[in-house]
Amino acid sequence: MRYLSTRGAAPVLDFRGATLAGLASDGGLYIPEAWPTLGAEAIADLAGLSYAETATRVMLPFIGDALSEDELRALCEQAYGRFSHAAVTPLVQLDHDQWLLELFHGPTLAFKDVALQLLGLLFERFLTGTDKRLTIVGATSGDTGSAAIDAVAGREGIDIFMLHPAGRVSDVQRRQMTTVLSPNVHNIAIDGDFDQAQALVKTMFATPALADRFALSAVNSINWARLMAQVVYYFYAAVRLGAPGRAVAFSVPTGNFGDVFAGYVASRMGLPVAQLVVATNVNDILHRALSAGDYSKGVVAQTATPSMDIQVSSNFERLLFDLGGRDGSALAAQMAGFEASGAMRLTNAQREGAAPLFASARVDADDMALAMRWACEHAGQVIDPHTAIALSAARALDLAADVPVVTLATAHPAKFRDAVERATGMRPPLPARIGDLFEREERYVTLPATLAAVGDYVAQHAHPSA
Ligand SMILES: Cc1ncc(COP(=O)(O)O)c(C=O)c1O
Ligand SMILES: N[C@@H](CCOP(=O)(O)O)C(=O)O
Repeated sequence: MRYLSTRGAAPVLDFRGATLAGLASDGGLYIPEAWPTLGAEAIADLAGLSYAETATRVMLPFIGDALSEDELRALCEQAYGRFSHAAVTPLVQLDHDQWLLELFHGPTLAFKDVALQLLGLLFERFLTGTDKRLTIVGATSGDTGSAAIDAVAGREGIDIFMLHPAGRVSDVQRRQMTTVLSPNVHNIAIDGDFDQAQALVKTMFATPALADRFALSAVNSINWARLMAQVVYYFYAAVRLGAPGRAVAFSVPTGNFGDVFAGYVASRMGLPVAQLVVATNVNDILHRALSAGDYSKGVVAQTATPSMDIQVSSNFERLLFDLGGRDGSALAAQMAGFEASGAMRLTNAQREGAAPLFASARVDADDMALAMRWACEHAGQVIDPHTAIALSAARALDLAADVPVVTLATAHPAKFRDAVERATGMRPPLPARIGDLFEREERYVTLPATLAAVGDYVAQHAHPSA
């Protein structure tokens, strides 16, 4: 399998190359040259398989000769062996057509673990036997940071620099990152919002003083391997609900458009997906883009769903590329226009391509709280605020009666105890895994959101690659 940049000007890479590179050198994102497909028989054969075996079969076509099937299987077994639920991503029924897909049983209690536990192992595997050292630079609005740090803390040959917006993540989220004291982990709180953190990360890749000296890589969903691993749970859930014989809809709390793009990939691979609902909070750029073609930035509003307080959604670029005829130079021009003005219109091809599969919804704080209460009162489920955004959108859908609707439950409610308590009156206890989180020592630095400050810090603390 070969990987192309969405902006058309970076070298074409294999899976190993795309994983280690993270971001393409022309500023674009790597995407497979063509979508592999699983026929109805191959999808039916996934029924009853373990999560690790499902993952092996769904991801194998993307790997090329970077790993053998047995090597991939061994990595999946190791990655998913750290989840606290035997099903890894269990389904919970809420009422006759509404389901939750619980993606938070990994070590840091959010869906990011599903991909990052594997990505940490892939990095280790691809570095073994080389004298290459990776310098990971990442941006987080709360959950990617802790999952990535857990996945690479203490690993040989890797330094990680994780930027989070100061004061804009929950206390649990911050402490899950800043209490990991391994020498290869560097937490940076920036004086700014997530969009600024993400822009700084992308700028570092384009800064020769950093990119020529260090082997930079990414753990955000700009790294293709992240998305590939997230495709698996769409298959896993849909097969349990009757695929390939029955189509399933998914409602996805959305910020950087990684999780829902993985659902799009599953559909391109042949999974019968009835609808993908892009559920946003009041930072609704994606809702405006999908419903009216208007992709224009506003100011990031702080909400009770901090992980979705994002205006510039990295992975939307992959969708625009795929729907817009896969024309790298046209997309590069479209993105350059957006970067210069903060706004762009989707083309007709992009809008018409998205319309049959995607629906979108903007969910405000009141409807989020209502969904949390409904889940509690109606189904005995305490859900986190991000999940509630998607559940609210899912319940408003008007689909054929026999189509199950799966809401992706992206985080454990204990990560957002204050918001859960405000909405439901219940304060979720910290799970045993992080029971002593508030007694642990924290370590991080606070820096201005400038390339000069953050780039210097990285240059001083990272180890150059051989
Ligand atoms: C709990 C939670 N829900 C939803 C999202 C949004 O997912 P995505 O950025 O893949 O759209 C995030 C952040 O990524 C998150 O941490
Ligand atoms: N919500 C995310 C933001 C980064 O998203 P990613 O999926 O691109 O890593 C977070 O929790 O950090």
